[in-house]
Amino acid sequence: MVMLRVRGFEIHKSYLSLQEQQALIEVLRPVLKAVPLFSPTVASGGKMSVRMTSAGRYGWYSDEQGHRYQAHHPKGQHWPEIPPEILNIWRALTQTDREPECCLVNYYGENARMGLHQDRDEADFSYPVLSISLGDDGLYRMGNETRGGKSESLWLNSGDVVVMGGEARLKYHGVDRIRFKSSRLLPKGGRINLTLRVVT
Ligand SMILES: O=C(O)CCC(=O)C(=O)O
Ligand SMILES: [Fe+2]
Repeated sequence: MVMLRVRGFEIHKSYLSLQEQQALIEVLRPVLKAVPLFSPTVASGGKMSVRMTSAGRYGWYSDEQGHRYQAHHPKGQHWPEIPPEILNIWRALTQTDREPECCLVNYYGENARMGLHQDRDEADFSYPVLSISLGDDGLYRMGNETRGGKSESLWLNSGDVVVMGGEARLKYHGVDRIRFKSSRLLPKGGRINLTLRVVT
């Protein structure tokens, strides 16, 4: 376990053991059953290649009207609670007085990617964003507070945890591609990223 700091992003390499990674997949099963993954639409009308769902009081959602947090899955059900095993990682790695209100579950299939963006749908940027990588490797790109300029990329592997706080909180970031079937954690392959955020 080693912590790298790149542009203010804290990257905890191999933070979770294989056993802990497997335990997280198990606690995610009932979540995915209750609130199945869906493909959000972006304002321009296209579908995102990443499929997603959420746990917690609020879930991240996007459609032609734009992106925002909402209290319900698109099919109407409330989001399930964030499993305690996931909350424990937030408690261990962030020094904050709040619990996360959203655990976004991103699923990247073979050709999924996430373009460079800032996380700025939350009310208070003094709280960090924490993200957990599970399954296939993902090429993570870290940029600047404004679009453009130089960026640095790094492969995130299963069990890595990134904390985006302080100077990194509003920096552009994205996932250029995944190395499909590079991990055996998910029998059908793919990458899961869990992103924890204080929303209100
Ligand atoms: O998949 C990742 O590692 C990043 C996900 C992300 O940036 C987001 O959901 O806002
Ligand atoms: Fe993000």
